Amino acid sequence: MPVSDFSTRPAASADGRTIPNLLSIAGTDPTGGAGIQADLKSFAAHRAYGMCVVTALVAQNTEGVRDIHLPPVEFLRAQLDAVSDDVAIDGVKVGMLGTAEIISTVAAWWDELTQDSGAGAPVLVVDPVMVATSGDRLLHAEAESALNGFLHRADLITPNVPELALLAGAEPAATTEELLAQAEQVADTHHVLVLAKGGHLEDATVTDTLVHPTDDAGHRPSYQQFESPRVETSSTHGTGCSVSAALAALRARGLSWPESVAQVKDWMTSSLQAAEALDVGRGHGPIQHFADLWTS
Ligand SMILES: Nc1ncnc2c1ncn2[C@@H]1O[C@H](COP(=O)(O)OP(=O)(O)OP(=O)(O)O)[C@@H](O)[C@H]1O
Ligand SMILES: Cc1ncc(CO)c(N)n1
Repeated sequence: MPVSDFSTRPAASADGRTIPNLLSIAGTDPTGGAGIQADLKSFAAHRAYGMCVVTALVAQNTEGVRDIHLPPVEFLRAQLDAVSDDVAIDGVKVGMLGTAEIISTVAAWWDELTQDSGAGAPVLVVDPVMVATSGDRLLHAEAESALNGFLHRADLITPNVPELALLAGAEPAATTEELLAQAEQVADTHHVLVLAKGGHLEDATVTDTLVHPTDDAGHRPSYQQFESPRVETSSTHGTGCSVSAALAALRARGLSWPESVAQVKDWMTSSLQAAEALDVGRGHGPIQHFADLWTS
């Protein structure tokens, strides 16, 4: 899909499905707040059928990461093939990849899946997961260049402040202006649409910005900024995972990127506000994915 395409894409219903099939390729969080577990809740909250392929088993909780187990990449490939040999996939969200070997396995599968599909390829949202909220690394440092080589496949990437800095080879941005300069650089390097997330800046308003790469004529479509009030809460574990999965689901349902981001921002605000009703763990707790559904 051309990154400058602001229009709606054909909804999954175009070929008979009213509920799109969404696949998360990511690591696990046994406490349910981040990774695969968050993605499945996020798909469900956005009226999509959720599926998942596990890249890494992560022994983590709301306080931090304890250990990581990586299944052999042959088994990763077997999981990917088991899904795509059987199910028509409308959207994919890629999260934690962990190593260069995992990245090349997912890339080879994706390239085979999409080689003849053109505009009919599934939506691909890549959340370039590198470091958890707790500060623990989720991508080997030596795999950063492999991740850079993967990004051009995406329709949208959703880096947070530290991830964008690593992708741009710069210090973490302290202001929205610095964040946007890094996002422009990354968008142009990989020719990909970037959602630069401002959750880690300290402003009272949290601003996420869609930054387009320059087109062949050297023109960059103007930014689209999405603001929401900062919710005062420590329950921010898995916000990034949940947002990227939600965006993949809404885009697969036929919304444009700006419509998808606007809707997801509103949902995230209510999910953060409703998180205080949960009592999960002693660290950074999860959001409440179903605040708008559980009305009684
Ligand atoms: N305190 C907050 N109040 C309102 N919105 C927030 C807050 N924190 C994050 N968000 C929103 O949540 C989304 C994720 O933002 P953030 O930059 O924190 O991602 P992240 O660091 O990748 O998340 P994760 O905690 O999963 O690593 C963005 O859409 C952001 O605007
Ligand atoms: C598996 C996994 N993916 C992403 C994050 C980032 O929130 C996390 N903590 N764990």
